[in-house]
Amino acid sequence: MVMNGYDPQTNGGQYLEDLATAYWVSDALFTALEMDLFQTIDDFGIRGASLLELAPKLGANESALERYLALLNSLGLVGCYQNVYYNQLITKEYLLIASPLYQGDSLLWRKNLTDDWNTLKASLTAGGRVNFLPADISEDELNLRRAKYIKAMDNVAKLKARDCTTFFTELSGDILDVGTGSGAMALAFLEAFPGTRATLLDIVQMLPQTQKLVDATAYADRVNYHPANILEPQWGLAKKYRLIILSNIIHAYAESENEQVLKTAASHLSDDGIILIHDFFNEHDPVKAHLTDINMFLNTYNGKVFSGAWVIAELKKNDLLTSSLIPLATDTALIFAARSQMALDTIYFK
Ligand SMILES: C[S@@+](CC[C@H](N)C(=O)[O-])C[C@H]1O[C@@H](n2cnc3c(N)ncnc32)[C@H](O)[C@@H]1O
Repeated sequence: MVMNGYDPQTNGGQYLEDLATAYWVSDALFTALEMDLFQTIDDFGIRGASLLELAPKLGANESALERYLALLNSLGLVGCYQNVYYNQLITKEYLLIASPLYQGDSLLWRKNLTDDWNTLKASLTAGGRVNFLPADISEDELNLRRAKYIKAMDNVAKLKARDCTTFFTELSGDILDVGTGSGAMALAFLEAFPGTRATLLDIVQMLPQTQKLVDATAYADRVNYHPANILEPQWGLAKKYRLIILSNIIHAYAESENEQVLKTAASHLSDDGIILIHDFFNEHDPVKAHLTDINMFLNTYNGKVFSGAWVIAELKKNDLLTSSLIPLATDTALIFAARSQMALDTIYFK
């Protein structure tokens, strides 16, 4: 809807009204997830569920629920036939917890960000983030938060990871996943290319959470974990890597940090290796890129969304050849870099 930007064919006032009510749609979705509404419908199996059956299960008032279900129907999330409600395909694919592409953790993490967005005006005045975690937050609470965060990242990365692997026709050897989060990016490559192994690098506090998720997959024995702070000039790695992944990590920091991060990443690239950068970029899906930029402004120290042109210029400073910015069908895009044209030519540009 509004993410598509201003459409000159429509009434400008309508566009503004749609901007102002965009949060109604978000709240409608968050509420259904928090009430477990889609899962409750799914529990009735293929016969679906009537209003009379759903209302008590959800603890909802019948006539209120009927109006809410009509909204979810118009949003394309549930269907209704002869007074029986069922989940639409998009809901089955992304909003039921058993689905491999489940997005609920990520969507509800978005809801948590409301507190940051409520500080937009104060942050604009202050010139930076004003909403911080309480100073006395315990390590247990932090770990709970990390577990939620990593699941949210995992949901999103799984949506994109297979798109990234399809640019490779063959791959073997060592993969380094920098700021790995759940490891979903590296895991997709391990699945697609049996002759690979992966080193998952993240801050020491995050890796136990990563390991919990990786241990539940079939690839745990092809993975090792490397705690490091990528803001340090050396990451303590002895090897060179055939594939180095930087997925959604560039936007966590500003220019000076990323100059260093890209330099260190380049120093670990083998002669036949590829660096894969996956991120938001200002040239691709500008509305989402700028929303993500402000999101970083509100909840990180100095994270921002870059132009692809800036990242490409930095890679070139490290004597790397690069692809142009390759848009995915979604809101993010890719840049590939390598030491030689021969290595870059192994990437299959569709
Ligand atoms: C937005 S997440 C992206 C995770 C994953 N690459 C993906 O695409 O889903 C950024 C990750 O980078 C890690 N990270 C942030 N700063 C880091 C640092 N200074 N050193 C190492 N890892 C860092 C975070 O802990 C987090 O797991």
